[in-house]
Amino acid sequence: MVIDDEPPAIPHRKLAPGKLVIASHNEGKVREIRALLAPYGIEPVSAGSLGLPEPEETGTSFTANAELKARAAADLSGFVALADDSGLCVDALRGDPGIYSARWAGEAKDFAFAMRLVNQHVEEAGPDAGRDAHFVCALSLCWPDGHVETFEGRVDGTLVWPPRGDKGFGYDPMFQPLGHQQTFGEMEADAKHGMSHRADAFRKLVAAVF
Ligand SMILES: O=P(O)(O)OP(=O)(O)OP(=O)(O)OC[C@H]1O[C@@H](n2cnc3c(O)ncnc32)[C@H](O)[C@@H]1O
Ligand SMILES: [Mg+2]
Repeated sequence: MVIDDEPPAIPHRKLAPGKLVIASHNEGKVREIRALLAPYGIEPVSAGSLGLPEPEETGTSFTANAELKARAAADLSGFVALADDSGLCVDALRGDPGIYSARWAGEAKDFAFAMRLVNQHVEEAGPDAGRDAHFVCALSLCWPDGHVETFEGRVDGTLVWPPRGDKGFGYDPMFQPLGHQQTFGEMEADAKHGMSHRADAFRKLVAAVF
């Protein structure tokens, strides 16, 4: 008898065509997620257009926050929901702003201010601390029955100062991905989608559920 030590594979839930709620209130993210979903024949609707509230992000990890946002939107809408929790992690700041990336921009969502704050802290950390950083993105899909699947992506890069470019959103103008001369703020959307943390997570999601 052959004994198979491999645990049985857990069958992944396949995503059927139909409505899907993008559980984000960030216009920039919603735009990028729509573009990533475009080839797959599903109808994305945003949480904002359904009037869904923004849940409080009480998790202590990207995954926990993505799952909490997806769960809230699936519960309230009755559709499959896709949430994104993401952020900029700076080595010199031991991973900050990380899951607090949105909060560093304050109530006014002022990312010019948030970028200055990040740069100021990096300069205070001194030249030896370096300017390495990465973006992380956790994408969670939640079905109305509560089943959740989460996928994490990452892109490594360097922080530049002053910020460059007015494309993208958030911290894009100060983030230059490794091996490239342009910041995410200077790149066309398609170029960012070829290498971003969000695209990396999305590739894993596609492999599992499409
Ligand atoms: O929670 P939702 O409603 O999705 O929207 P949010 O803006 O609050 O999103 P997060 O809680 O995930 O916070 C992540 C922040 O990190 C920043 N961020 C994430 N992905 C980014 C990207 O691709 N480019 C630039 N900044 C990004 C951006 O400023 C976000 O506000
Ligand atoms: Mg948020």
